[in-house]
Order: sequence, then C-alpha cells, then structure tokens
Amino acid sequence: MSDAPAIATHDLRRTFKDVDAVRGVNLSIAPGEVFGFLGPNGAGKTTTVRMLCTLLPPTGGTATVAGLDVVRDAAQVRRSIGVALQEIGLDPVQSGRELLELQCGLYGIPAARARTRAQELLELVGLADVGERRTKTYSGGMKRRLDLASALVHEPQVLFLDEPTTGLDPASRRTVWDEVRRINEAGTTVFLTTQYLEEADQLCDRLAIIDAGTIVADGTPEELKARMGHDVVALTFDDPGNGTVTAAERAVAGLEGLERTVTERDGTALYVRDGAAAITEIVRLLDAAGLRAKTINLARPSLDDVFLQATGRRLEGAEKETAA
Ligand SMILES: Nc1ncnc2c1ncn2[C@@H]1O[C@H](COP(=O)(O)OP(=O)(O)OP(=O)(O)O)[C@@H](O)[C@H]1O
Repeated sequence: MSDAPAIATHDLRRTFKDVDAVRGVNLSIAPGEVFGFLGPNGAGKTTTVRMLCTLLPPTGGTATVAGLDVVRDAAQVRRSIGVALQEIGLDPVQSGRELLELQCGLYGIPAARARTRAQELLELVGLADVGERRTKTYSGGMKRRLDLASALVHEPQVLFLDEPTTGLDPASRRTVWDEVRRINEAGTTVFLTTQYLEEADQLCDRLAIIDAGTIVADGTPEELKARMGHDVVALTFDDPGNGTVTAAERAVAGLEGLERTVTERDGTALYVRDGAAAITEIVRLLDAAGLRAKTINLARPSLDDVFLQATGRRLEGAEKETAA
C-alpha cells in the first residue's frame, strides 16, 4: 500500500446558485483508515461525498481518491471505489447470491469468478447461510449487509458509506459495525457519514465534524474529547420555556471555572473545569435566584459534547448518552 492518502481534498468547494454548500474543505485520509464524517442536517456531508464519488463536479478546489483526481480521472476513480448510499435498491425476488452475481456482471467480472466472488462476499458479511433466500425475506440489518457486500464486488480501495445503520435496531447496528470492521481489516479504507455518535466513537479511527460547509473539528475520538478539557454539568428545568433557562444562565454566570454555557431545549449545559466541585456552588447560585433544577447531571466530555461545542447544536438523531 502506498503512503499517498486514500482521500485528499484541498480547498474543496461546491456552490449551488446562491448556496455555498461546501466552503473550502481540506481532508487527508490515510489508506486503511475508517474515517467518520459528521454534521448537522444541511451541513454539506452528502455534497462532499457526492463530489468524492464523482457524482457531482466541484465548483472549486481539488480532490483525489486512491490517488486519482475526481474530475480528470473520474472513470478510474469510479472503478476504485465502492458506494453504499442510503437508498437500498434490492430486487425482492432475487436471492442475495443472485444479486451479487449480477452486480459482478455489471463490473465485467466473468461468470465463474462472479460465483466465487459472491460466495466470498456472502461469507464476509455473514450471509452465507441465507444466500439462496429472496432478499424480501431479509431483515433490515441483513439488507444493509448485502448492500455492503454489493459495494465490494470489484474489490474497491475505498468504500463510501452514507449512514449505514440509520433506522436499524441497536443489535443489527452492531452487526453492521462488525462487518465494516472486517471489511476494513481486509484492507479497504472506509469513509462514512453517520448521525450516531456512538457509531463514530466505536468505529472511526478519525473523524471530522462539518458545519455550514466547513470543517469545525477533526481528530481521533479520544483527541477530540481530550481537547474539551472540562466536565459538563447539564441542568434541566420543569418550565424551560418561561425564561427559566436564561435566568439560570444569568444566575451561574459568575461561577468559578465556568467556561461557557450552551442553551439546550429543556435546560442548559455548563462547561466547567471541575464539575464535581462546581455542583454545590451551582445549586447555591440557583437557589439564591429562586430557581430549582429538575435534574443535574455531571458528565465527562462525550463526543456528543464535542459536537455540541463545535456546532452549537446536538446531533439530530443522536441517541441520548447516559451520564458517565
Ligand atoms: N442540488 C442542490 N441544489 C441546491 N442546493 C443544494 C443542492 N444539494 C444540496 N443543496 C444545499 O446544500 C447544503 C448542503 O446540503 P447537503 O445535502 O450536502 O447536507 P448534508 O450535511 O448531507 O445534510 P443531511 O444530513 O440533511 O443529509 C444545504 O443547504 C442544501 O440545501
């Protein structure tokens, strides 16, 4: 494997009429990495992925995938990548094996090789036992795994996955994670968008958070959490709509060690250097202002907090993190 990045972008941009969807994105993803791409709705994730997959031309900057320019060498890029986008178009009366063999045919793989390749892939994604069953009898998780397999028929160097587990139950999600890990261990670089922070935490070697078309944070999940350097005390209130949250934020404004407050739907999150030490003082300050919190939760920084700090919002669709 060469040292050249599997994916590199330089000042990548895409404008649609008056919308600057992607505004100068720089990425460098090493071969063999699982890279996560997170962002709120409309942040520019899909636009970036579509440019990297040669489905959409950039309006500025450059991008290479597997060392090939996405504009100049688009056809070669397409042969080097596998793409599993959100909409799965499986023919319900086909079996999993038939679908994979057909997909091989589309890539010009001869029939004999297609048969062995289909078997290899069914084994890789744990569907060998159900390969002869019609796909309409598959569960949601099995369909996703078949979709993963079909993106791999031509042995791509880089696999793009757009929200591979959205809509799956936690158990199926974990099975898909296992398959993605296995595919990655077999040598494929993986670029995935996700709305699940746990998925990013579990699966990704590195990740980037994009907001309003620019990268606002990147690093390994551990680096991002460590960079926060503080605890979070989350307060919720019974009647947050009546100015209570603003009043609470005003009441704790002078708290020692308070770095910032982020208003949330039913309360506020206080970023403090030492959360355990701050709690007593927070309660005292609220009490002095005639306020009482419904819940007070102390947590070490999570990826959810990193996301909140980087974008000012919680990731929609993110599962509720339990307090550490
Ligand atoms: N074809 C298009 N024409 C005009 N505007 C577009 C087009 N495609 C995307 N946009 C705009 O570009 C911005 C980024 O959209 P994009 O789909 O890349 O975001 P996203 O991060 O993938 O969001 P989501 O999580 O909702 O899928 C949005 O403001 C969107 O409305």
